[in-house]
Order: sequence, then structure tokens, then C-alpha cells
Amino acid sequence: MKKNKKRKVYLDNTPLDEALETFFNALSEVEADTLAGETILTENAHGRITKEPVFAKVSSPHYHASAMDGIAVDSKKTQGASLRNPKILTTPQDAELVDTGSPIPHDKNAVIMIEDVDWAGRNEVEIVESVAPWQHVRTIGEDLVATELIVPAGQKLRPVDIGAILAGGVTEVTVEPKPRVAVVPTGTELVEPGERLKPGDVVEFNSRVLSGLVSQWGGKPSKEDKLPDDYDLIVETIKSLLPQNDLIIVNAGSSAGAQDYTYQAIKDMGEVISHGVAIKPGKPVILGIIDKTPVIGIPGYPVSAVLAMELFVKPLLYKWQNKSVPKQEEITAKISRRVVSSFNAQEYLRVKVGKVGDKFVATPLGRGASMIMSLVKSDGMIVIPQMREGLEKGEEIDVKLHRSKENIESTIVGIGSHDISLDILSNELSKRYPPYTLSSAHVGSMGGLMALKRGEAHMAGVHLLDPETGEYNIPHIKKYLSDQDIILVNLAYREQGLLVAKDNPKNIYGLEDLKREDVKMVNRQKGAGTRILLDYKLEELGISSEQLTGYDREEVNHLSVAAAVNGGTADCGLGIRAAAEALDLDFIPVSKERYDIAIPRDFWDWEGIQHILKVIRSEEFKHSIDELSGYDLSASGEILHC
Ligand SMILES: Nc1nc2c(c(=O)[nH]1)N[C@H]1C(S)=C(S)[C@@H](COP(=O)(O)OP(=O)(O)OC[C@H]3O[C@@H](n4cnc5c(N)ncnc54)[C@H](O)[C@@H]3O)O[C@H]1N2
Ligand code: MOO
Repeated sequence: MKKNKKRKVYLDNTPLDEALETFFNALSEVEADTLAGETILTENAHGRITKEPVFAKVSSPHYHASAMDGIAVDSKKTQGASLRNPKILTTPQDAELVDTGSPIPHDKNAVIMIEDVDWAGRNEVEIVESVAPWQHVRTIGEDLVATELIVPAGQKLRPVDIGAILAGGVTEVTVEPKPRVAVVPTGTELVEPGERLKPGDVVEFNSRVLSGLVSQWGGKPSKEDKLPDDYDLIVETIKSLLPQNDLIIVNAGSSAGAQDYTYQAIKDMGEVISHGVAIKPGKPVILGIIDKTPVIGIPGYPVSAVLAMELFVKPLLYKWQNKSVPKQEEITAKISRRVVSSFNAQEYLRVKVGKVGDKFVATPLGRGASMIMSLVKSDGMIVIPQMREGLEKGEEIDVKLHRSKENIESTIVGIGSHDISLDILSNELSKRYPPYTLSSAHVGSMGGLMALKRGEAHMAGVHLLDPETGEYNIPHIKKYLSDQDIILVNLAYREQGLLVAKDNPKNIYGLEDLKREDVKMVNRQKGAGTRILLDYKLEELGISSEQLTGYDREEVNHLSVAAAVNGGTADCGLGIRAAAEALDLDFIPVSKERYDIAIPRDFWDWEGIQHILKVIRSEEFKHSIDELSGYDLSASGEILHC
């Protein structure tokens, strides 16, 4: 039976703290905020945290043991022995042969090492020194005495702890539980990774992400099979998972769509404590309890899902394990762009962070909740409180880091024009010079120069044609960065041309064709070198931008222009040959241009920049670029302008 009529179209907007408090209070009321300890074999307990102290059951050693290979003796019988006056002991009565670890006979109390003994006859040994009682004997309990505390509660067990516990005769320990968490992906559109994709299919990867997070936070995930959007199936599955799980996570179907059943399913089986929290992303999170078991509806969009997990699941798992949530390292950084935020929610903004000179700079990443790459690229998170309209460019803000500060200090911040060779540069750099990494933000060539001007980048990729002189980059640097000492290094010459669909169905052969009524173009953003080149070429041809359809549609890099042509929403756009190749498009050459890297002299001697230069000049880099089409590397690595 489908329950479309039960669709909920209204979400609350509860402040985060309130939602958390209400949920945790509700859990403690049904005693679902604590878990019993788990008793496991000691030998499997590495890394687990003791819930109870561990006391030795037996002593170690539990008998008097020889510490050396030699003879066991009664020390009294060795008294008076010396070099001048050796003593003869008979074996085995007065001197019994023992190995390291052997029990000491009850009438003996010391050991003489075998190398200090001479055989005087078949059953006689000669000793030349008297020995003290218990010499070379490990007495009972020397290491551990039965009943002694081996490790206290709350200790993360290391291999040496496991050894001591086993030596103390304790084969099982009670540890903090690994909360059992079922992860149920839902959505009729979901297909398994690797399947052939039809339009509308979505690769099911969230359950793998959420399960990974559960493990990372000490839980034991069980990834369930994906379910279609079917109310009855969702109810049945939750019901069957309740007995053997401490927490059930239902992923997606949490918001207000016609196929969103998670809310209704939880409500019908138990209680929904909260639905809709004033956070962005992650708003439609559902906090519920069924039969004393928490059931959380995590939104479907990957970024919303990860954030909702961080905010609601992580504290619960840590609480259950009697641990506090580890603190994330925090720094203060300057934000490189203005960010407008909504009054409706507390926003979590993913940022890339780099240290330029002596200050940290944070650059916002894509804000879409579906963009898992924003999490992949992210170095940290900025929280914009609900009652703030946003952040002003240059404002100092706190950033919670998820990479180490050391890593961030080894990040070369490149801001500017996009070129595929930068990805190769970045790859080669990380391979050859860890921990150095290159972080590239693509804001166009002018954006790159402005970032250098504001001291927010170590380098900028630029290809700016000066329409007056026909010269690349130098006139712009002289004009806009006149007060800065900039070194320009050539990365490559590259071909720019029109990207058109495979086999050129619209028969586009040059910029003149952009005037045709049946040709729709896509442009780059203002300040992008490619746009300046287009304007320059159009002016040369006496074509005005008003004559062109699509001139005002802007994309921010070559690949998005290529994607627009590939997707059929535009017939052509100016871009580099490598972008055409990447998406299997045809390419109509228009011009060859110089793509350089501008580096402020202040950073020239910094190891990070020196590594970049070494990579640019390396054979491996040149070889990888040669495999792309449309590049000329004859001047690559040359210094062009100081
Ligand atoms: N009218 C409204 N529409 C939406 C609202 C709203 O308040 N009113 N909220 C939006 C917000 S905010 C979010 S977040 C999403 C979350 O919606 P659901 O939890 O219902 O998730 P779905 O719509 O089912 O999926 C969203 C998106 O994520 C993809 N997805 C789902 N599961 C997986 C998975 N296991 N692996 C990978 N990707 C997955 C799914 O295919 C969708 O593309 O709702 C907004 N809408
Ligand atoms: O919560 Mo949604 O995650 O804002 O996109």
C-alpha cells in the first residue's frame, strides 16, 4: 500500500542546539543514551577501550623461574667460594641444570650462569664465586601479582596491555561497546556502483560513506541493501533491524517529496522528536525513537548526509562509548570571497585553506548539497551563524580544520585561470614532493592577479591578451600589480578554439559563424583570459557581442564550457583543445596563446614554489602534457619577466 496521502510537506526549523538537546533528553528518558559494555576475547581487544578495570587473576611468573641458562643452587652452599678457593658442587643434588624460564627446584634459590661454571667431573661442577639468594631468579609475582590492577577503566588497549592482561590470566575483557548501527539507503533511483547508468539513475554511494563514518567514530556499521521508495518495505526493514541494532540510520526520503517516507515510517512505528533543523545543508534531518532505539533519517544529498551525521550521529556514538568527541584543530583565516548566507539557517561552508605569507586564507568551495567533491577538496569548515547575512570578503573567521595545520602550511595556493595542465602539475607535485600539494581555485586570470594583489595566493595561472599590444600577461601585470615584484614563468603555449559537438553538426568553422541565428554559444566569465581573447578576436572581425546568441551565458572553466556543448545546451564555446578532447568534442582552432604562472618574488625562494618550478621543468611533467593535445612546451619553465 502506497502512503502518498501521508506525505508531509512542512518541515520545522528548530535551532541546532535545541534539536540536539531535545533528542538527547528523549533518549535518556527511554535509557537509550547508554549501552552495556561488551565482553570480548582479550586477544581481539587491541584498540578497544576498557569499560571496567582489569585485575590479574594469576601472578606472573606464577612460579620461581630461572632468568638464565645455568645451574640452580642453594645460595648457602656457595658461601666461601672464590678464585683461590673454588667449591665443588655435585649435580643434581647441589647444582641442578636449568634453562631460562625453568622452574627453580624447591630446595634451591639462585642460579649461576652456565658460562661461570667449570665441569670438574661427570657429576661435579666447580664454582669460584658465592652467590646471593635469588640471583638470576624471577620470583613469583615479580612482574604481576594476582589481584593487581593491570589497566584501569577507560584505557585504550595497546598491544603491550593485551600481553599483560593475558599474562595476568585474563582471557576476556569488558570494553566500551562498538555501537551497532544499521545504514539503510533508500531511493528507487539508486543503482549499485559500477552499473550501466540510464538518465535518472543515481549511484548508491552514501551508504558506504555513512558506514565509513560510523566505523571511524568507533561504531560497527551494517550496510543494508538499498530499498526502493516504498513505505511498507521501509517499515518492514526498520522493524526487522530494531532487535539487533543500537541505532538505525535511514538515508534519504527525509524531506517533503512525494516519495519521501522516512518521516511517516518513523512516526507510525514510534515517535518523531524533531523533523527539520535550522542548518544548511542537512535541514530535513529526522530524529526519532522506535522501541527505545534511536532512528535517524539522514538527508539524501551527500553533503547534507555527512553534515547531519557529524552533528547528530557522531556525538551519540561517542557518548555511547563514554568518550568525548575529539576537538578539531581551529585556526583564524581571512575569507577570500564575500559569502551571502540565509537568516533561516546556520550554514556550514566548506573551504580550502592555505597559508600565504603569515596568514591563513580560506576560499569557499561549491555550496551545493549534492557536491561530494566539495568535501573531498575541503580543508575545513566555517560555521556562519543563523542570524548573520554572510561574510565580507577579507573578514577574519574561525575555520575548523579537517587536515593538519602542517599539511595546510605545505599547500601552494594557486588562484587564477583554469588549465588542465595544472591538474597534472598538482599530481606530479604530490607524487614527488610530499607533503606539498597544489590547491587551484579557478576564478579566471584577472581574478588570479587580484588574488596576488591582496596577498591571497602564492601563484596565479594567467593568459591575458593585451588588445593594444597583442602581448600576453606582462601589460596586465604592469598595470594591475605595479607595486609588486612579480616573476612570470611560462607553463605552456596552448591552442584556443571553438568547442563544437562531435562531427560538427552545425557546421561551425570560425568566429564568423557565431553570428548565425541558429548558433547558440556559451561564454566564459568576465575577467577570464578566454573571454578577453574572444572579445579581441571579435573586435578584429568587427563583430559586436550583441549579434551573438548566448554571449551572456557564463561558465567558469573550460570543462564546463565543454560540458555545456556536450549536453547540447550550447552549440559552441571558446576553450582549449584539451577540454574538447576530454569530452570527445570537435575543435575548430582560433588562436595560440601563452599561459604563464605569475609568482610574487616574496614567495620565489619558498620551498613550495621551488618544487613547483622543478616539476614544471621535469621530463615527467612534459611527457604527461605531451599526451594531451594542443600544447606547445618549447618555452615551458622559462622566466619571462621579472
Ligand atoms: N520541497 C522541498 N524540497 C526539498 C526540501 C524541502 O524542504 N522542500 N529540502 C531539500 C533539502 S534541504 C534536501 S537536503 C533534500 C534531501 O532530501 P531527501 O532526504 O528527501 O533525499 P532525496 O530527495 O531522496 O535525495 C536527494 C538526492 O540525493 C541522492 N541520494 C539519495 N540517496 C543516495 C545514496 N544512497 N547515494 C547517493 N546519492 C543519493 C538522490 O538521488 C537525490 O539526488 O531535499 C531537498 N528538497
Ligand atoms: O539540507 Mo539541504 O541539505 O540544505 O540541501
